[in-house]
Amino acid sequence: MKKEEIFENIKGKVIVSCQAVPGEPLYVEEKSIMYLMARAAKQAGTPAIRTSSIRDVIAIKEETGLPVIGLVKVQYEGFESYITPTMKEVDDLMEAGSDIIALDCTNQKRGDGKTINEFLTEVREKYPEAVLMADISTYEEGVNAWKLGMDLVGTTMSGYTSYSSKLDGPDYELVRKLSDTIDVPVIGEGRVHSPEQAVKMLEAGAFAVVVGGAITRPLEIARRFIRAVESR
Ligand SMILES: CC(=O)N[C@H](C=O)[C@@H](O)[C@H](O)[C@H](O)COP(=O)(O)O
Repeated sequence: MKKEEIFENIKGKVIVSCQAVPGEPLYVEEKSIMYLMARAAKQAGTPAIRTSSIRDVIAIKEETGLPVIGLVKVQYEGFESYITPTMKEVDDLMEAGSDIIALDCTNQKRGDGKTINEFLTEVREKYPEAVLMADISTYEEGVNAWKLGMDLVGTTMSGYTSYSSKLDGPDYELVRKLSDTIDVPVIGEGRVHSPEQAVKMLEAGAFAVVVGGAITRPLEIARRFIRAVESR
């Protein structure tokens, strides 16, 4: 699907993130089962799915036919960034047919000696037509990613780098500041746990909202209920 068409489809909507990495209850070694989560999300009306790993990108595209925001989570030695950190993951995602590729655009340490700007420039040169989503943790990183030609900027990493603010809920302020400054879609992502918070993200200026754990991570959901009851 073309970039403009995807943007039109996701505008003002909730994109469901369906992810399970090794160690999580819904990660099954033998085969991807996340396509079932994506099936539910599609039936509920989501216009796109965000997912991690090549096998889930393939399985979810096959199941839903929806555009997919793909990423690969991998932790290399010397790297703090773990979302699509090197060209290898970008290559694999391109080959798998990922409609949008999400990649870490933070200033965290990269073990290959490259700056984030060098890496993003290389990716853009190699794939001029790719639709790239920058996962950032601060306003400065978002503006930088936009200047480097990223097509969408998501607040994914806010709260997950050592230097970004640690909030319990969504980072509305970051969405507000970024959407006031940059002219590409700002995706409100991270710790959106209720429908009301999703609405607030859009009101803060988000072009679309990504909701993950609150829909597709049963351990996280169950824990929230159990802790609330236990701390009465
Ligand atoms: C920080 C990081 O690694 N975030 C990942 C990025 O893809 C996912 O684990 C999150 O589920 C996703 O960002 C959606 O956020 P939430 O699950 O809070 O709705």
